[in-house]
Amino acid sequence: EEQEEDVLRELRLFLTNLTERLMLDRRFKAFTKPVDIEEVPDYLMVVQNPMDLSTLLSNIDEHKYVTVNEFLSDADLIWQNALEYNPKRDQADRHIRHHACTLKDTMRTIIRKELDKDFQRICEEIRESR
Ligand SMILES: Cc1noc(C)c1-c1cc(NS(=O)(=O)c2ccccc2)cc(C(=O)O)c1
Repeated sequence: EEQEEDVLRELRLFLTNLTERLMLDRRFKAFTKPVDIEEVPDYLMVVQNPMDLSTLLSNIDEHKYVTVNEFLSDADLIWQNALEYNPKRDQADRHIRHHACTLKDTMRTIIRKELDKDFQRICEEIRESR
């Protein structure tokens, strides 16, 4: 009902603000758009579920996420894919793995500090009721 739509609207605003802040961080530039398959031809042979920050924004606008955990399932793909595709000990792989780990920590820290636990519970109850 209307109250539920108010809650989900607030969740979309929080997730949009979080994602846009990550997109502005130059450490996460490589994660802002889908990996370019013309530049990285073997990418889809290694990574089954590509994800990036711009796709997260589109998913939010399409009302894909009813809970923070559903958002995190997709958002975690970004850094998990980067660790999987860039495992070598060389500087280039270490560089992108470091940014991937920073992305993971930054997302979770912002959520823990800025999202009310009771609000998250209300979103989960809406998901369970549908
Ligand atoms: C993400 C990701 N996962 O594996 C890799 C590898 C990356 C990744 C993706 C991008 N962006 S891109 O796919 O459009 C591109 C790749 C190669 C040349 C020019 C552009 C950039 C970088 C980077 O290190 O700058 C790394």
